[in-house]
Amino acid sequence: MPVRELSSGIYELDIDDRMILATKNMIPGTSVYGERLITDDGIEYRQWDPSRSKLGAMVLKNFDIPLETDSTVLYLGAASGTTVSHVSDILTDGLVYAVEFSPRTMRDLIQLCDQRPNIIPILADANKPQSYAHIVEKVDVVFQDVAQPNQAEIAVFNSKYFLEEHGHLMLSIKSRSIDTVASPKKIFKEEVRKLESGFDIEFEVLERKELEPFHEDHLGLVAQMFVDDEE
Ligand SMILES: C[S@@+](CC[C@H](N)C(=O)[O-])C[C@H]1O[C@@H](n2cnc3c(N)ncnc32)[C@H](O)[C@@H]1O
Repeated sequence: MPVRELSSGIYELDIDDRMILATKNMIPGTSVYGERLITDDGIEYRQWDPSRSKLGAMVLKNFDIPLETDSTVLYLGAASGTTVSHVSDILTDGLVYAVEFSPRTMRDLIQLCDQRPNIIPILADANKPQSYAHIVEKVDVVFQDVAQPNQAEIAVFNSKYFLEEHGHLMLSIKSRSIDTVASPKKIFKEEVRKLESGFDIEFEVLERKELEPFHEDHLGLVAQMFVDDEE
C-alpha cells in the first residue's frame, strides 16, 4: 500500500485509489473513536477523520503544520480527545497538555490518558491560564478549538503565559460562536486583525483558510508569535 508522509507523523494512505489521512497508532490494536485501523508492513495506522477534527481538516487543506515529533503542545478545548489522540500519535517524543472544562467530557479524556503517557489532562477553564500555570511549561505550539465568543482573547492570553518566543498558534475560529447572523468573512477578518494588532503581544498570520467542506463557517489559522529581536 503506498504511504506518503504529508507532515511530521502525519500520513496519507492510498487504499484502492482512495486517499486516507492517518497517524501511526501509538497503542496498536486500540481504536479511540471508532476509527478504522489499517496495518501495512507491520505498522498500524489509525484513520483520521477530517470532518471530526479541525486539525485533520487543516492538514487536508494543505496548511504547513508546525508540529514535530518532539514538540510540546497546549491544546485548548480537548473534548474527549478525538483530535488530541492523533496529536499524541504524532508527538512520539513530545507532550500535549489537554485543557477541557466539561467534567463529563474529561472523564473520557482521562481514560485516553491512562493509555497514552504523552497526554496531560487538565480540567480547567481556558479563560484562566493562571489556574494551570503550575502544571504547564513553555510550549512550542498552542492549539485552540474552544468555540467561544472570545476565541482570539483566550488564544492570546494562553500564548502570553505559555508560548515560546517565535512559537506557533493554531486556531480554529467558529464564526457562529462569535455572532450567529453576521457574515463569517467579516468575523474572520476582524479576528485576524485582533491577532495581528489588537493585543499587547503580536502575531504574524502565516496561513488562513476556511475549513469547508469539512467544517462549515470555520476558519483555520496558523500564526507565529512576533518578537522584535532588534529591541
Ligand atoms: C469543538 S469542541 C472540541 C473538539 C476537539 N478539539 C476535537 O477535535 O476532538 C470544543 C470543546 O471546548 C470545550 N470548551 C469550551 N469552552 C472552554 C473553555 N473556556 N475552557 C476549556 N474548554 C472549553 C467544550 O467543552 C468542548 O469540549
